[in-house]
Amino acid sequence: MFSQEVEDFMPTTISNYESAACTLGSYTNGNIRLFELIANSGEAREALAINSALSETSTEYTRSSTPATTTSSTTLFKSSNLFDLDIMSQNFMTGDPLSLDSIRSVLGRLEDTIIFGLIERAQFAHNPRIYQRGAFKELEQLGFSGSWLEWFLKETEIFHAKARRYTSPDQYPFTPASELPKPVLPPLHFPDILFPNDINANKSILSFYTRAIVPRITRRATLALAAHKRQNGIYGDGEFEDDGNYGSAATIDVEVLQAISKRVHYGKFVSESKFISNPAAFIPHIQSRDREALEALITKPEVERKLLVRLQKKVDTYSPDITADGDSPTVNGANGYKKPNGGKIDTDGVVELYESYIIPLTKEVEVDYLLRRLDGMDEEMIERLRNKDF
Ligand SMILES: O=C(O)C(=O)C[C@]1(C(=O)O)C=C[C@@H](O)C=C1
Repeated sequence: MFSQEVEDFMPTTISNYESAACTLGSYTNGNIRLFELIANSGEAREALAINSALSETSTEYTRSSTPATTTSSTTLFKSSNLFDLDIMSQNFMTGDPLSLDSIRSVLGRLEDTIIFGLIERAQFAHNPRIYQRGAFKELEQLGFSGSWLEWFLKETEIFHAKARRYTSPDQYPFTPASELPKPVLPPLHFPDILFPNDINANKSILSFYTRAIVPRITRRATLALAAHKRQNGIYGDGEFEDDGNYGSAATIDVEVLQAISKRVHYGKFVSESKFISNPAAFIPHIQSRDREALEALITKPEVERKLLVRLQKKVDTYSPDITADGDSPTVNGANGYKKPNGGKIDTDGVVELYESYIIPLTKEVEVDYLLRRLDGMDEEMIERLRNKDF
C-alpha cells in the first residue's frame, strides 16, 4: 500500500513552473499526504528514499536543506524534522543550493529556455504597438493605462501569484506586488538561503528587452513581412513592422521575460555563495560601499568567455531548419510568407543579449545584493562572519 502511494505521487513533477502552475496544488497536497504516510509508517529508510526522489522531481518550487546525496538517515532525522510540513519547501534545488556548480547548471538550463523563447519570438514581426503605453484604446476602456505587453504580464502574474509563484526566492514579478493577489494556498516556509533583500531588476529587464532585443531578433521577420506586403500592394508605413500577431508575440515575450528575470535574479544565489565562501574578502568593500572592488571580486572572465562560446554553439545548433532530406531553401514565416533559411534566429543577436545585457545585469544584482549583505548586523556579528564562525 505504501509503495502504491509513492507511485501515485511520483509522476507529479514540477520541474517547469510555466507548464505546471495548475499542478502545484495537487503536488503540494500529494506531498502532505506522503509525509503523513511516512510519519505513520515510521519507515526511516523509505522516507529517506522518498526525500531523495522528491528532491529529484521538484527542482523549482521546493528545496532540500538535507541534500539527498549527502544525508544518511541518522543525520536526516537529527538535523531536520522530516515530518514537519516545512519539508515541502526544502527541495528548492537538488544538492547544496549554494554550490556554484549547481547554480551554474541552473543558469545553463535557462540558456536553453531563453534561446528557444527567442527563436519563437523571432517568427513574428516587431509589432512595436504592443510595447507602447496607451496604444490600445481597448485596454484604456478596461481602465488599464500600460502597454499591451504590460497588460499581458499583469494578467499572467495575477494568476501565477495565486499559485504563490512570487513567494519563491527565484521568482520576481514585473507587476508591482501591491497590484497582485495573495496566494490561494498557505505560504511555504523557505529556508533562509538568501539574506533578506528587496532587489528587483525587472524594470531594467523589461526596458532592454523591448527596446534593444525585440527589434534586433525580429528584424528578419519584419523585413520579410514588408517584402510580402509590398508584393500584395501595401506600401509605405503600412508595410512595415506590424503583422497583427499581438497575442502570440506578447505570450512569448512574457515567457522570455520570466526566464531572463529568473536568470538575472539568480545572481543573488551566486553572490551569497561567493560571499559565504570567503566573507573576509568582501566585508571591507561592503563597509566602504566600493562597488568596483566588489564587482572585481565576483567577476570570473573565464566563466563569461566560456558561457558566450557555449551560447554561440547552442544557437548555431538550435537555429537552422533541419529536415530529413537536408536543409530546405525557404521556410514559412508567421503569415505564410517565405523567408530564407538562414537559421531561425540571428546568433549574434542572442550572444549580444547575454554579453551586453544579461551578464552585466546579473553582476549588478550580485553587487547590489552584497551591498545589503551586512545590513542590520552589529560589529560582533560581522566579526563572527569574517571568521566564518557560523
Ligand atoms: O558564474 C558566476 O560566477 C557568475 O557570477 C555569473 C556570471 C554570469 O552572469 O554568467 C556573472 C559574473 C561572472 O563573471 C561570471 C558569470
